[in-house]
Amino acid sequence: MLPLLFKVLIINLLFYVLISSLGALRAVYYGERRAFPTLRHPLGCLSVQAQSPEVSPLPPGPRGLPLLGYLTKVGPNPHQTFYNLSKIYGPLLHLRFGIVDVVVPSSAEVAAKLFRNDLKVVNRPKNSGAEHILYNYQDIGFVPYGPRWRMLRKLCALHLFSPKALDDLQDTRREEMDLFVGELAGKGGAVEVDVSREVAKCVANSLSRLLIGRRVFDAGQEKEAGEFKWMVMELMHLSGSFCVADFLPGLGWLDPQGLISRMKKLNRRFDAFLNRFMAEHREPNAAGDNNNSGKRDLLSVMLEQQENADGEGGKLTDVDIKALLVAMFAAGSDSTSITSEWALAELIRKPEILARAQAELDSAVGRNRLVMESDLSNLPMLQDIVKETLRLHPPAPISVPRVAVEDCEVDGYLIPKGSTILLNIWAIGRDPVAWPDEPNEFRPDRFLPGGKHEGEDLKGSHFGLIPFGAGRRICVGMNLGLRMVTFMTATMIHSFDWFLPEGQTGEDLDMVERANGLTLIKAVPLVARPVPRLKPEVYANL
Ligand code: HEM
Repeated sequence: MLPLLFKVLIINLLFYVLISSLGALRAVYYGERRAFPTLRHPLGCLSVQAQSPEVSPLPPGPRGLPLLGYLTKVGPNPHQTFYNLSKIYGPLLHLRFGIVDVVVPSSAEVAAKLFRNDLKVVNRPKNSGAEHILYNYQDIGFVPYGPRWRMLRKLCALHLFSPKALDDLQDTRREEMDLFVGELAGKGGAVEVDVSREVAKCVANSLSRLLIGRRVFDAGQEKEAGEFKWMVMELMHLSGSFCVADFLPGLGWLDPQGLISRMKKLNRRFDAFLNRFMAEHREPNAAGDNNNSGKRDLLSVMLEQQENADGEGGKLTDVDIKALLVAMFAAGSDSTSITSEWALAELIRKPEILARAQAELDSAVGRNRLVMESDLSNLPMLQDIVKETLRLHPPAPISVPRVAVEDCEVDGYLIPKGSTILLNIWAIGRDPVAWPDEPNEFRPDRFLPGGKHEGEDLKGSHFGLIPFGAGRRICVGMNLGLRMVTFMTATMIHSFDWFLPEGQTGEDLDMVERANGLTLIKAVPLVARPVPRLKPEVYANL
């Protein structure tokens, strides 16, 4: 194995030396700065700086190792590594990962300038995850911008995320929330629970009922639930891992990290899982909505659309549908549950803010019933709490990558065609220029009327606050994600008071974060004891 790896590395090395030397000579000959990807010698010792005065320079950044560039130095928390580098090199960073140029915007101002070029950075880069897990880039998140992407986006926007679609399926989420509250209340205020596990279960079931019409964590189906849990965890881990083969072509078949074989295995498991549900949905008199109180799920809608969708976006194949569903599970489950857990953890650490939020709920909802989605618009403080949580703990700390489809200039620097763009959402939320008052503190009041950030929303036009991204490819599930996070947070603090384990105080609650693939989780899951605070009869029939 080792000699083989060695040979491949040598062949790669010779290949890059040859190609880059030719590129460098060409660049010198023509005075061409734009041939950048081939301009710098991979060994880092023969760089040719053939700059023509009229073309912008690359953004600054550290050089990294020969051949590998900065790839080996990213570490387990790339958002923090990039943040630290941005303090040295500035808010637009250039790194080299193998043969790929990587550009990292880290401030609100630079993000605003980047999104002025949205059409030039509207696609996603090639990567092993989208190839092997997402059916060769067939899903909505990785399909290239164009008629097919528009068709998929329209389909989701209309049938899953429009205000009407959200309202139509709110009973489904209500039922799942009732189960969640009932289960916690059943512990009689005496038992500590792993909040991340309970919330994740509720969110995954709500989402899976919207997508495929059934729960994925169901009592009596432990084997299936275990399988699904494994798939989602593996999906989250693999979809955000830096796969060396993406940056050093030629290594793909060697799969030195073992990631590609795991991706293929995951795809096989997901495929079997989804084939089963598609077959069930296709059965005559199938109740694709079997636990959806008569409401249709996304899978049923898409199977129906298979007959109709033949516009400029083309036909919807079975593979398109499966890719879309996997993408929705990947993008929608952890992002929502993790944010709700962070919100509760922040509130437990700040009891005075928690008390005010509970008072707002008591006054708008009372203590005789559970909070409902229709109450959320009457809870401005709660909405500010969610915004502040998403600012400090964006579940996707580095946004889903984009690729420059042509050269573009941002802030006086060149982003060369083919560069991967990793927007550091986490750093932007702490940008001291955009957030001059205690940027690292959890202070929802900053959004209050009359405050500096009054009226700033999450829709992608206030560039200091872009946890859902921005531009044409802004998160398509934003409305659902926001609703689920707000509803879950409201329910947790309205239905229960929360107590930390004996001897632990809010101040010493461990808030360390850890990147888990694309998402940012609480390294130590929140464990707390929920004590019912509403009238006992509210919990009686749950
Ligand atoms: C708190 C919750 C969520 C956050 C913070 C979040 C964040 C993001 C971000 C940062 C992007 C990349 C946007 C860009 O490139 O500019 C994205 C894309 C996406 N998200 Fe979300 N997301 C959330 C919930 C959801 C939910 C609930 C779903 C669906 C069920 C979803 C589905 C998607 C999809 C399909 C894309 C790709 C869109 C495209 O490429 O056109 N997300 N999300």
